[in-house]
Amino acid sequence: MKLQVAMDVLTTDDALALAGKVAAHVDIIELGTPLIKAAGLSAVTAIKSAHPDKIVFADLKTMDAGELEADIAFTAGADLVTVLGVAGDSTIVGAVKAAEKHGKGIVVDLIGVADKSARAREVIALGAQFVEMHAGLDEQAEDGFTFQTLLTDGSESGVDFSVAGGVNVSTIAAVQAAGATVAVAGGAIYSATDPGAAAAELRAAIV
Ligand SMILES: O=C([C@H](O)CO)[C@H](O)[C@H](O)COP(=O)(O)O
Repeated sequence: MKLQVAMDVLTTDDALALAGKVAAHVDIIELGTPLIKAAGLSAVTAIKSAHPDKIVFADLKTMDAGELEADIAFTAGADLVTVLGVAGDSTIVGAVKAAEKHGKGIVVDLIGVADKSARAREVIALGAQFVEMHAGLDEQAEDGFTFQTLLTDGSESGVDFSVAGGVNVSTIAAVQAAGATVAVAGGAIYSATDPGAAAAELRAAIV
């Protein structure tokens, strides 16, 4: 299982500083949606230039103009770009077309999708590289949120999936046991006093 850091910081300088501390312990470096909205796709270029050996993940959460948005992110240096699972199939197909042009990949983020395992199978058939079983920051704060649902949906999907939203040292073993190919950790790393040590601890928990 790969480890992905989600960088929900707001400036390119902060992202470069965080990536510098954690890169040695992670496989994938994600620029979170708030970072891309605040700093622009030049932040993607800066991270890829600083860490050319890492998989750089641009969390665009595209909902429309799939081919155009994915194309500009790949051109900026992204290796993986997210499209929302609630988007229409034509948006996902367009993004996959851009990924094929660049020799890169599309990840479909299933945030907000009611039947995540069924939609996962549909979008993989459309050409997505893998899906993200994702509970966003707002959903995690809602009453009744259960992390376990993400793991059950992933296992039942039968396709390659990542898990995002609440991954930490207490939950990462269950993420791996559920069969995830990628564990995504945001706050557990960037909010830690020592983000490098936090990333190393998560890495050590993967068997
Ligand atoms: O993708 C995310 C969110 O939509 C804001 O961009 C988070 O990075 C992702 O949910 C990680 O969450 P935590 O690990 O719980 O911080």
